[in-house]
Order: sequence, then C-alpha cells, then structure tokens
Amino acid sequence: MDVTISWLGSAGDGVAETPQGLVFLPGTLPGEQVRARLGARRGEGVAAEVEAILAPSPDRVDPPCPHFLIECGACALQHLALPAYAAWKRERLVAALDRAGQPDAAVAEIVLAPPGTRRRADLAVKRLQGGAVALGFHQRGSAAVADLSTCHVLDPALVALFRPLRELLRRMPALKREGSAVLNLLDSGPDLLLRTDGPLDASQRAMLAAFGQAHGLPRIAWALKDGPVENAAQAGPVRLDLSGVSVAPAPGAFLQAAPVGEAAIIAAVLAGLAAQKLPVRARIADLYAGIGTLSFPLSAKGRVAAYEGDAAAVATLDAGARKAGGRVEAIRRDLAYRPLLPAELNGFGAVVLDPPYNGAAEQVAQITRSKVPVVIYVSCNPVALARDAGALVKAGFKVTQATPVDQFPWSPHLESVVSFRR
Ligand SMILES: C[S@@+](CC[C@H](N)C(=O)[O-])C[C@H]1O[C@@H](n2cnc3c(N)ncnc32)[C@H](O)[C@@H]1O
Repeated sequence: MDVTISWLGSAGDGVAETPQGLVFLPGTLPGEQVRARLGARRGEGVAAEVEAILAPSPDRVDPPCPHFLIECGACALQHLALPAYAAWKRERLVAALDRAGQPDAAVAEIVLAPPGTRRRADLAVKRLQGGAVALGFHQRGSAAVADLSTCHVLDPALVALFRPLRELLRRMPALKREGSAVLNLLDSGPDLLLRTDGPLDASQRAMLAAFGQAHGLPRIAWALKDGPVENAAQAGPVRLDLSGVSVAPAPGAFLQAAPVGEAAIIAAVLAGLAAQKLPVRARIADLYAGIGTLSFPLSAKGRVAAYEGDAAAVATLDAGARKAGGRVEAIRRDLAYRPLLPAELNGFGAVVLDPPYNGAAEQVAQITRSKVPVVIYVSCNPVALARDAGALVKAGFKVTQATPVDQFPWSPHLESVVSFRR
C-alpha cells in the first residue's frame, strides 16, 4: 500500500492514516510518501514495513550509525535533521502540558546533550551458537541483541570497551546463554556491573581483575542473574563529583544520562526555585533523590530532606551528605507504598520530585492535598508527566517554567523540568 506519513508517533515512528487504521512505519518522516507492506494489528493500528520511500522529506538526513534501524532498536530518529528533531522533542513537552490543562505554559528552548556524551549504558549480552558473544542494545520489539561495533550516542570511552568486553565474555564460562553489562562512566573511569547466568569461579575473577587493569576500570562488580551484587575485582576507589561533593556510587547506580543533561536539569530546577523567592530558612524535599544529583545543589538554597527507595543509593547519598556539611538528610522510604503525607509535606517550602519512568501518581495525590506552595517536577516520560501535572493543575497549581532536556539523542525519550506554583 502507498501511504503518506502524517505525523511522528510517540515511539518516533511515522504514522499514516489508512482505511485499515493507523499504520506505524519506523524510519519515515511526516510528509513522506511511502510504499508499505502491512503486518500485524498493533493496538489502535497496524505495524508495517517500509518497502520504499517514494518521496522523501526535505528533513531527511543520512543516519550516522551503521546499526540504526537495521539491527539496533535504541535510536529511532537518526534520519531526521537536527532542527526538525529538536522541534519535535520540544513539542512533546508542549503537548504534555496541553493535556495537563496548561496549553499556554511557557516552554523554553530545548537543551540538547550532544551525541557521544552518554555516560551510562545497560547492554544486553547473549552467547551465540558456536560460542561467540553478541553485545549491544536489543533489537526493536525483540529479545535479539544487536551486536554493536560502534554507538554514536555513548561516550567513546564506553564504546572502546565493546570489543574487549565481548572477547572477555566469550572466554567466560559464567556466561552460559545470556546476561547484561551495565557501564557507568565515573570520574575514576568506567565502572562495570556484569550479570551472568552461571557462577563465577576464582579463575574468572582473575580474568575480571586483569581486564580491569588493562582497560582502566577500578572496579568490576558481578551478580548471578538478579542475585546480590558483589565486588568481583576492585583495584582502587570509584568516585563521581556531584556539584562539588565526591560520592562513590554503587555498581550500576542511576546517573543522569549525560553530563550536559545533568547540568541543564540542575540549572532548570534552581531557576524554578529562584523565581519563587523561598523564605531564607525554607526546607526543601527532594523526592526520588537517587545518589543526590539534585540534593547537593539544592542544599545551597535551604535544608534538604532527600527521600529515596534504593538502599545502595541512600548509603551513597548519606556518605556524601556527611561531607556536605549536614544540610542534606538522606532518608530511605518507598514513596509508592508510603508517599509523604500532607502533614509531612506542609513543613516544606518546596518539593522537588524526579520519579522513575511511571511517574509518581501516589505521591502527587498527597501533594495535591497538602499546602506545599511550590513543586518542581523532573520527568523522563511525557505521558506520566501529563497525568501527574494534570492532577496538580486540577488542585490549583499553575506551570511557571518548563524546560525540555534531550539526554537521549535520537531516541523518542525526553527529560523535562516543570515548575509549578499553587
Ligand atoms: C529518575 S531517578 C532520579 C534520581 C536522582 N534524582 C538523580 O537525579 O540522579 C529515580 C529514582 O527514584 C528511585 N525510586 C524508584 N521507585 C521508588 C519508590 N517507589 N520510592 C522511592 N524511590 C524510588 C530510584 O531508585 C531512582 O533513584
């Protein structure tokens, strides 16, 4: 069937309206005429494959990565020119705030983290027939692993580990069928958390230690599947600077994806607070605080109570807080089961929250019942943001500032910082 692409869907696919329903075509752009082979029904529409681009968009560019769309499912939009790409991402935040009841919210220009700066990768590994190992991101909608020779999104220091890591895993009996390798680029060098489906013996620990020595990794951690994580080889300390506070993140710890993105998020959060002129002694709640990325810069504006559910992250945050002079208190709490209640929230001049992908419905419901005057919401999912922002708006909050931050180049993901005032 020949179709015309009308818009880009939330996964970055071109969408065409046809008598059969909406047709989703990866790798196509609005305005393009496309010859498509229709496949299975998918939700409200039909999945399809592109047979030919009959009339390309003026915004079409050559994708830089040889793996794009062919094998690797991590990027969706390498074929879209930068100005149109940036406009599409910014529009996702405009649309989310529109759905939340704030169609006129002022949305700042998007901050773009450049390709080659992502410092965190959760790679899949798979033993292939014959013993070789595939290492990379998953293929789109499949458990197959794209065996990557390069990646234009990740920091080159991480890409340089692909080949030796693949070779190491090929020689390790601990990798039977499948596992994963989480790489975090810390100030002390790359940090690796390896998960395998077989046990690690002494000789394989020695292999990991030799790998760490050869490639500048002070620490390599290991776990059997989802079991407890242990330090398999550690030759020196790990460290990461968070706004002047040096912390030692646990293996696989959550980090903001790119340094440029982290700086933009911090700047937008602080700008959102500055515009509200908090009282001098105001207390600030930092919810879903992780290892303290936002807590430490926020502590320049008031005393910070930092709530986080993950035990290892709380331990890192607590150790950093001790160095930071007592203005940050680290508290472990599961905010889905035990959100902060209105009586607790009312003691804060501002609440900053940076929840995981699914958002913070339970916690936001409590905020709407509180008297907190200022809320700053950091989101990595415009869909969850629209829902949670809608609840705040219904309770009488208005958006005062909104900043889109693209930490995930060429993916459909978007980070946003949105400030609300009651
Ligand atoms: C998007 S990260 C943000 C971390 C931190 N604000 C930062 O900028 O690095 C979300 C954090 O929420 C934590 N988290 C997820 N579910 C949670 C829950 N139910 N209760 C408390 N924390 C949770 C995760 O462990 C993670 O540290």
